[in-house]
Amino acid sequence: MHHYCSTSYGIAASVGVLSHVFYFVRGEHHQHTLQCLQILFYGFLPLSFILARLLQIHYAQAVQLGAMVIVSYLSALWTSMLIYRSFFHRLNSFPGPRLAKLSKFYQFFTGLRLDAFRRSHQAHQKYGNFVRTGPNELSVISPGAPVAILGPRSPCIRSPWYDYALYQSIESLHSTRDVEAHEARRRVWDHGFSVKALRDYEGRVTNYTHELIEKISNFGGNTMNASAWFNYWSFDVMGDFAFGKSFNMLKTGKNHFAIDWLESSMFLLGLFSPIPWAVPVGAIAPVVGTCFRRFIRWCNEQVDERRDVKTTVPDITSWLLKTAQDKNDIEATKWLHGDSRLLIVAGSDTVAIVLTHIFYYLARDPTHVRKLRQELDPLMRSDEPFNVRMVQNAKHLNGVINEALRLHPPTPSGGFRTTPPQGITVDGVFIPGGVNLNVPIYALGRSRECFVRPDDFVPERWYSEPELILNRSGFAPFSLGPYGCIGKELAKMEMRTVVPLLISRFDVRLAPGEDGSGLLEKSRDAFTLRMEELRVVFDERKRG
Ligand code: HEM
Repeated sequence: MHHYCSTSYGIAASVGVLSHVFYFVRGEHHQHTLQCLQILFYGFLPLSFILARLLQIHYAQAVQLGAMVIVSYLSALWTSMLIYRSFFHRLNSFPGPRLAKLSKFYQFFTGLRLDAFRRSHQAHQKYGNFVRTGPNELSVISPGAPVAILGPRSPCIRSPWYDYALYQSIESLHSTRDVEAHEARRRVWDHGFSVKALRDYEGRVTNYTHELIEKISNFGGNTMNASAWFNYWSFDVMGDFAFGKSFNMLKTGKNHFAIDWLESSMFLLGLFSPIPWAVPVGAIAPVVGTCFRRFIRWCNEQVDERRDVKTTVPDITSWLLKTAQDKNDIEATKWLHGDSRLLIVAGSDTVAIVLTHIFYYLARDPTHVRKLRQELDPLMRSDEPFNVRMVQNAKHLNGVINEALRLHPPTPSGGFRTTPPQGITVDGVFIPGGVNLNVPIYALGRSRECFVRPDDFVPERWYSEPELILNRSGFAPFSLGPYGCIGKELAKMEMRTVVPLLISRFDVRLAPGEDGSGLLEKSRDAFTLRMEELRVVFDERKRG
């Protein structure tokens, strides 16, 4: 080897170590992936050219040398990272899978089956309440975690995970990491979820539920896929709230094409969740990012059309539109576009997921249906049209809803935050500053420190058997604090409408050969749960 080769490799390796120590180890860099790749790609030829001139060597030799210089740089950078993460990292005292502390690729590759929430539950059962899930990441389910990490006074901020939308040049209430921008936008949304606004929405929800009942009745006691039909119902409702028109999925009995795009893009979000720095690459990739881009474009068109329609009964978008009257206001339009898309994503399958799981438990054990009817029949008077206020305090109904939410939260892995520079203490354990935290809602809801018989469906624990709840903070399906679910009351209203109306009309049972294992064991985690089918039979209720 020529002496200039070893000198060049040595310099490159030193730069690799220095760039780790003084640059990569500090702050956030996930947004700079494309720039880094561009520097390597476009810098290669100029580097070779400079080497050729500087060392007076042939151009072909210089290209070879340039490639090796880059390899030396990257090798040294990664070696430095691995040594630091193995021996010197501030989180080394936290337990967790050995490879997880070295690289987030561990989480990425073990998560290819999109079962992150099940794996995190198993990890917590093995390692305890605090688990190191990445080089700079902890998963925490100790009872104090929801309040300390997510709660109203928590100093934690949204983690880099939320930058998923940045690369598509969209921004929404859910994606913004700017605390003040979020606060201001949340005030705009709040109007659409006031008690008065929710009253205005009740009629719509009931009408779509009657349409669902008609469709179920048309099955005439034959097997139907509950996951699909609750999805059709919830997307139709939310299409109406967001764009002033239904997706007509109940009518057609199949997914709207835009929802197929959404589903595909959600899988990608699930896949790339562990490595936010790869999202910019996925977003520009021709096939990978296409579905997301199409879905965004389609939503933008819908909301632009909706802008020109005057509605007499307000929907949620009509509140968002109040701040975006002027079509030339680019900033306001950007928020309107992002938020109308968010409405569909956040408000649809979340509710469908809970309804599907509720009906799984009702179909599996008819004693729950009997109990619900004992409670609800006297409240739902046949001489008056259904009104959700008739049933909103029904204890068993609310217990059934809570129990489905606890055992099967629609965002099972959700809750991603970063600690403030001074760090935080959770249940006596100090977590340093700048650490990414995850409070996995699924694992939390099944924590033995919070619930007795944590894996059992026991609606009574929410009213007549409170001793089965050891610590209520384990129940956080809607998250909490400033970024908690704004649609919580709407979601509850929807569930309190669908469950009573359906069980007062139908008996429900699992279809022959169905045991729910597909839904419970194979549904995938793509931030919201992607449900497998649940085959059930609804028979007209036999009275008397
Ligand atoms: C059972 C149903 C639902 C559950 C379990 C649920 C759960 C959640 C959770 C856990 C979050 C926080 C996500 C995070 O930390 O990143 C969230 C946020 C949000 N949810 Fe829901 N949700 C439900 C239904 C709805 C509905 C019906 C709507 C609206 C129509 C809605 C709108 C939103 C919005 C806009 C946010 C973002 C709030 C913010 O960033 O300030 N959700 N939801």
